[in-house]
Amino acid sequence: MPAKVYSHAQHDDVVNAVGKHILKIQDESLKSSSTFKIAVSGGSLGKVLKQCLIDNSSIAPHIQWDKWEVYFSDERLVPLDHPDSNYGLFNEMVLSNLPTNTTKPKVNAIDESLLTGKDGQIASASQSHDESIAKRYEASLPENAKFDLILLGCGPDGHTCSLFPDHRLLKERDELISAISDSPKPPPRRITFTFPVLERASSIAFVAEGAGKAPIMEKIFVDKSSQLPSKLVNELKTGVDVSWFVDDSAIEGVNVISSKY
Ligand SMILES: O=C(O)[C@H](O)[C@@H](O)[C@H](O)[C@H](O)COP(=O)(O)O
Repeated sequence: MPAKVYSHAQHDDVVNAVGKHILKIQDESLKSSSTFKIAVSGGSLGKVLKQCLIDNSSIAPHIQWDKWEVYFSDERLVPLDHPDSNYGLFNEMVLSNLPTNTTKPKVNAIDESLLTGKDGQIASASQSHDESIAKRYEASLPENAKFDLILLGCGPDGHTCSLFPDHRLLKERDELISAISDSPKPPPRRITFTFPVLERASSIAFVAEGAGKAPIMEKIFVDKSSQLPSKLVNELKTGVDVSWFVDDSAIEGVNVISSKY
């Protein structure tokens, strides 16, 4: 099924659309399961999540935090309170802003005790050590590694999760979570979902805003020969519902059909 693109002129309307989408999938998922399994990413998504799940008064009261199981589609191998940590971002933007009487969601972070030294990026950390962190995270994934919703960003190079253009991990089929030590974007050591996890999801939603995204949106949606990671997500053949939430400037001049959410 082709990826759907939802575009709005204003950032607040994009945020509202993302919130309504999350809520819709939460409610659908909880009809057949006692938990809502969601994975989040880093980048500007942290702020969007705060705005739609905490600050938006028509959405926030309907979020059933006590039923949420939160994972990270990729994580930098740094302590959880490091400025580069995706957990740290989610904690700062969302968890720390939950009203005090809220039962917190179950949040699955990397096993911080496996990070060596004060900073997980220290030189003595090795690929095999990083792989053990990936394996530990893989063991914590939901049954069959099946997510109700995976929220992704798209980098200016078309990367998503920590799956970068032309990287060997695009072809990884055996591991659900892989370690990467040569991320072109710092920090270099990370763990990431692989395509087998993305393929099993019920739904995936990208959030991409700003005029700076237009060139990569052109490559993803118009350039038929492109093999960019985000484009490969759009082309998954496993029935995943893929949506993009963008502002008008991100697709200005791009020949893509969009609608309002
Ligand atoms: O790990 C990273 O390098 C970033 O977190 C990255 O994956 C991010 O999601 C995209 O670059 C989109 O970033 P923006 O949402 O800020 O545009």
